Amino acid sequence: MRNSKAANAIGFLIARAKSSTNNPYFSLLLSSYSSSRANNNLRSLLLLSSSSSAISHGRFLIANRSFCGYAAEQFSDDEYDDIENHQASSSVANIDEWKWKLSLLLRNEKDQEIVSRDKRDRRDYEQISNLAKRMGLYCEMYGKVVVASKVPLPNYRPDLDDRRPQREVVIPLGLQRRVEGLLQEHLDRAELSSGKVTNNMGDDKSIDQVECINLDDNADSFLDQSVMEKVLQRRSLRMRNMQRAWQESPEGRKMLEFRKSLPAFREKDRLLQAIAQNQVIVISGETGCGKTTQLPQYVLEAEIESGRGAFCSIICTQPRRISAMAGSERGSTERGEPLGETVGYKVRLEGMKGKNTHLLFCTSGILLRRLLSDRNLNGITHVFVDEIHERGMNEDFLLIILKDMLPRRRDLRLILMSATLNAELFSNYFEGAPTIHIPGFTYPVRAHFLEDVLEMTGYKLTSFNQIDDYGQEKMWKTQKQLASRKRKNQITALVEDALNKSSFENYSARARDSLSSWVPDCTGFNLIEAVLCHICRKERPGAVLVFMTGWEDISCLRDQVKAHPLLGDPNRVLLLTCHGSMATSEQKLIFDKPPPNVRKIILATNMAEASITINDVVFVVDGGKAKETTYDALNNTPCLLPSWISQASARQRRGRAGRVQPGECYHLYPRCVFEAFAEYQLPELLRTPLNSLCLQIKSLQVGSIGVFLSAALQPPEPLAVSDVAQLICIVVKNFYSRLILVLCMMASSSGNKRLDVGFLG
Ligand SMILES: Nc1ncnc2c1ncn2[C@@H]1O[C@H](COP(=O)(O)OP(=O)(O)OP(=O)(O)O)[C@@H](O)[C@H]1O
Repeated sequence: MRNSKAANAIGFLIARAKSSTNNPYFSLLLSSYSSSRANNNLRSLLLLSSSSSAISHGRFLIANRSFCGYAAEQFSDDEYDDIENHQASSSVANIDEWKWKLSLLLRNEKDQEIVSRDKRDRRDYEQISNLAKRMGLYCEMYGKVVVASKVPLPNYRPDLDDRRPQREVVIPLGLQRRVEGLLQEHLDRAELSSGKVTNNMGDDKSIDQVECINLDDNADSFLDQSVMEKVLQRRSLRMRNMQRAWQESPEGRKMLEFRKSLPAFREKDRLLQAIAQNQVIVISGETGCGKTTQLPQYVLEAEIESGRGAFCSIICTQPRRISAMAGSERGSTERGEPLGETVGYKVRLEGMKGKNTHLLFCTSGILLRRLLSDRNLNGITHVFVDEIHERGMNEDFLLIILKDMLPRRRDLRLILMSATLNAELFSNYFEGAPTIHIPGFTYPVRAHFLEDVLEMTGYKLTSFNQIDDYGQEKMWKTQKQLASRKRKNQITALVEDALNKSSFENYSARARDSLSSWVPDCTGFNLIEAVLCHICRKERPGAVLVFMTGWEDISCLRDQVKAHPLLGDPNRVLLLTCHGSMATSEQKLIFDKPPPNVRKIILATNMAEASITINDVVFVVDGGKAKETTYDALNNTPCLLPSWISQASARQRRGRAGRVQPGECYHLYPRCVFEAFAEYQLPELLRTPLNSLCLQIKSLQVGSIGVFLSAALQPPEPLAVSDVAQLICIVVKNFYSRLILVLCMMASSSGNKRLDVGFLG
């Protein structure tokens, strides 16, 4: 058995190495080889193996990719010779015997060539060569060795050249480790590109592919596992000592005291136990209870404490860049380490992480991209998907791919988290995954709705002071607001309905009068300005976070506020903005402390809605709207329009206060309107026009669009998907065939044959 394996493989045996046991370097005796047999399998790649046993016996093999499973086995010189010899030991005296051998070769699908080492002269060779040619074979003589082959042969075969000088290559240990790492990476990638194994939609794996996985598993053994394990154990011990030292230091103790006061701490043991016992768990907990910053840390600390720190690798995804960065910064502060040590982050085009990073915060998009090239998330032990209620496209795609991966990675733990989620929906999606709720708030936040705000501030709403002034340049926007009052859309009708049902009996006549003039379609710059003035004049110190719909609203309100005598005074107010298109360094300014006696006011979009703690924020002003991708049926295009948010979003906005101290939230819409909001936002998958959605999936290269989407938590209508998917396939095909045609025409007109052949190939 072993010999037959060796026979398959030996053609690729291109190096034998000898190591010195008392020398850290390994001597490699490299001999190059290029076999026509090797050409049989062009996807082959050279693999430098260094299994622990190979190292200890001082031998290395460089083998064919299809042979890598056996590469760790060692072949004696006798075995090598046996294999070579068994193929040819004939005499030309008996040309019939050659005829028979060559016809056998032709019929044998497995073998590609015959190597005859019987010493022959030129005349023998010519006879055999003529015979081979007549039979449609190729023949070549290398020294005294004759080779007959099904494929054309090179002029020189170093493997058959006995006089060939051998070069000694000494590889330093460090370089050898790097090579091992690169090879492992290459093998992982090769596995992914090898076909259906990468198809996450549960397609059957062919025998070939199963073999490929096994081979790669064996390739793992190339790494010197025992040495690696010792290194990691030593690192784990160091991590434990450092963790203990920090926890026992005065600052560490203070931090630990604070962390213990968070609601999540009371559930720590239950959570860790659930994570240990289940592959998937769904966690809900009020805003600020410690999901983002504490739960991944609990797992990390537990692993470090049990001496497995260096073996664990945790990923925590966030829907936005700013929350990934804020989460990691808080995590590293709580561990008393610089950012990028044990805790790091990775967002698009930016990151802070090192080789000792074991807890990585990243955006959902980053994990999605990694999953596309590393379907098994090799090396990752825990994945936390935070703010899962947002149901952005990336998050839903992530869930589809992760769900598909779980059976292949039984050891991986998946934890889904959110303040307000439909736990049952997620639990059912993951075959009844257990759900855990973390009760309790960090600090109370008082909610004031429009009726309370009007009563409190005495502000009077009229039909004129609600028109938002977008300035001369965007006069049309101001006028559009007037026009839109005549047109009632579904939401205004819903809001009016809610308003009609509410009597507001307990409010003053002035407030009731104001409410009757409230225009739900406007953003209400003047109302926001009045609320900000009220806070600055009458309320306790603390920063204010205002939620707006987009950059246009933010910049117009900023201009208006800057012109205000109180709010525009830089000695009293520090006005900041935060928007998705701003540079990360600018976004981060919102976390900075203002000068003493200066109130910080932040105008932000919903990007500041989840997972961040701006620790001086006491007041939140919620305009109740956000820009959302919707479908413009008239123009048949997707568009971003301001829409009412969901109750879940409103709670998240409120939850930006009350994290470090008690807070107040001013919702600039009546309570009855809040109650009429949808509980959760419609998933982006169902809001996005199907053609855009299908194109997105096509660009991910995850196989059939229909199959992929059908695995979603809430899939779109399958019939509609298949129609659009078919259309896209035709369009893409047509596009490519036209592109090929154009390129061929260009190539032939320029006489460049290589381009057209190469491209078509
Ligand atoms: N940068 C920070 N400075 C001070 N305290 C912080 C900071 N970040 C977090 N905290 C504290 O940690 C608590 C937990 O924060 P964390 O972000 O983990 O909450 P969460 O449960 O994920 O909430 P949400 O779902 O609203 O993001 C906060 O309530 C706050 O008290």
